[in-house]
Order: sequence, then C-alpha cells, then structure tokens
Amino acid sequence: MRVRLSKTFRFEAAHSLPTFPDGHKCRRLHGHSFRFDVFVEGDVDPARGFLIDYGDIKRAVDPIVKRLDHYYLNEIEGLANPTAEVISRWLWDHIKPGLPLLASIVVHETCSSSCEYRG
Ligand SMILES: Nc1nc2c(c(=O)[nH]1)N=C([C@H](O)[C@H](O)COP(=O)(O)OP(=O)(O)OP(=O)(O)O)CN2
Ligand SMILES: [Zn+2]
Repeated sequence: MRVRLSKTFRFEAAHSLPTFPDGHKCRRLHGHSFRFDVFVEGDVDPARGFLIDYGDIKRAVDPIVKRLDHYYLNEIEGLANPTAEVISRWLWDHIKPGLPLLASIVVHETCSSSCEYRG
C-alpha cells in the first residue's frame, strides 16, 4: 500500500524581497508566521502498518526549523532572496538528507499564498 503522510511545522521570521519592483510592499522589511508542510511518500510495511513514525519526521525537521525561527531570513546562507519559492527549495535541500522519504514541501507564507516544491 502506497501512502503520503504530512506533518506541519511553523516558524516566525522576517524578510524582504530585493528582486521585487521598487515600491512593492514586499521590498519592505516585514514578517510572517510561516507554516510549511512536509510530505513523505512510500510503501507501508504490512507487518508494521505504518510508513514512518511522525515523531521521526519531527526529529528530522526540528533542527532545520531552529535555523529559521526568529531570524531575518535574508541573512541566512542561501536565503538572500527569501521568496516562498527559494525557501521551499532551501527546506528541501536541508531536510532531504535526513529524511530520504521526503516527497514534497509546501511553504505557506500567508493564509492564502503557498508554494510547493517536489525536488
Ligand atoms: N511568487 C511570489 N510572490 C510573492 C511572494 C513570494 O514569495 N513569491 N511573496 C510576497 C510577500 O512576501 C507577501 O508577504 C506575501 O504576499 P501576498 O500573498 O500578496 O500577501 P497578502 O497577505 O498581502 O495577500 P492578500 O491576499 O492581498 O491579502 C508577495 N508575492
Ligand atoms: Zn513576505
């Protein structure tokens, strides 16, 4: 049985988007309560009845969240232009080595705006 699981993480951070046009609101320093969903995919071991312990996903992702929470994202290596697109790829690149079943990252920058990256 093939399944896709998700677990949601949150962090608070500030950013500004230097590639947006002059006068655009997102060029100004502002903050978000970022939320992102981590999706893992694979085949369920019939004897165990589960793919991966949700706790193991948390243990793989929490150290990455700590690198973002309450920081100015533009100052983090690889996030000089921290759009939702760039953040989702950055999360993928940092989470995938410790979570090989990773299938997708969805970053929710606001309640109505999100970006999915599938590697
Ligand atoms: N393709 C992208 N477009 C925008 C990004 C982005 O990362 N990728 N980011 C922003 C801003 O950071 C902004 O904070 C979020 O944009 P927006 O959805 O416009 O925010 P609002 O809450 O103001 O949206 P409303 O639906 O108008 O209330 C902008 N664009
Ligand atoms: Zn923003």
